[in-house]
Amino acid sequence: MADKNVVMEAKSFSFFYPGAEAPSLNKIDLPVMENKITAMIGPSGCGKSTLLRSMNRIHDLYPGNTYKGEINLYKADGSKENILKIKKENDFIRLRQEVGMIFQKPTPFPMSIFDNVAYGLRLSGVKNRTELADRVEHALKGAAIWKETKERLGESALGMSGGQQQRLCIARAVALKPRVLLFDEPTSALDPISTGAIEELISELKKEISVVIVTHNMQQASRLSDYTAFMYLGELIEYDDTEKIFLNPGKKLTEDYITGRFG
Ligand SMILES: Nc1ncnc2c1ncn2[C@@H]1O[C@H](COP(=O)(O)OP(=O)(O)OP(=O)(O)O)[C@@H](O)[C@H]1O
Repeated sequence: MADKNVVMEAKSFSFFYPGAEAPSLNKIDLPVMENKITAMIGPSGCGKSTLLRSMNRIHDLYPGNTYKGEINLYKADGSKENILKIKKENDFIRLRQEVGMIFQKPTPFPMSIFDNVAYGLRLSGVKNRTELADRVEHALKGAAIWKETKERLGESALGMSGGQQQRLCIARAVALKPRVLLFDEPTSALDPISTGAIEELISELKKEISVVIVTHNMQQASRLSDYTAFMYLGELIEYDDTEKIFLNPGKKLTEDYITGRFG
């Protein structure tokens, strides 16, 4: 059994896109610590998104990929599930409730603000109207967007600003009470003020949720994360406390990257 502070863990995980000769990820070992923020950094094409997407099997939406190794999700009772073994539709739905994903561009559904958040709840079997309304309110509060939305819950989510839409997407994920939330460059399409609000929100979320974030923004990784993984050409070069990675990296490649010598 893993250390009880580990909530997810990639073990010797390799990933091949169809037709590719070399793996896009080569034997990655990476823990995700509970109630902490783990940042994944590295130059374009090093495999950050592929690894992130593998953590809730989003990559399965594109057929033909192959992979080896394990990605384990540890349960509260200490048991573990290798999520790479999941095959049944219901288990995928459960996995994506437990391990949610926020994308670079906000992806609100073309429906009301309320229904955006209620969508996943209904899918997971919540039918009672009072319970739905309570959980939608709680999630919108949790994503720090309740004040802006409480008078307009019936309006289309598409009328919101980009930053508001991103917080709505976070509320939609939070409503399902995930254990892990995966963020794929969640602020790269946002202005600095919205970016600050999302960063603050992510810091708050870690009280209840473990977070993995892919970012190209070195300041964001150093401000926000507790642990940082530096990847290069499909390899995990270095993983450590964020402070160590940024102040005293163990590998020259890491140092060259964070000091902007390549990237
Ligand atoms: N659908 C795909 N089919 C084939 N190869 C792919 C596919 N998606 C990504 N790759 C390749 O896999 C490798 C890793 O890509 P990935 O998108 O995970 O990197 P990344 O570090 O997230 O990059 P970026 O920072 O630019 O988003 C790259 O060599 C890329 O060209």
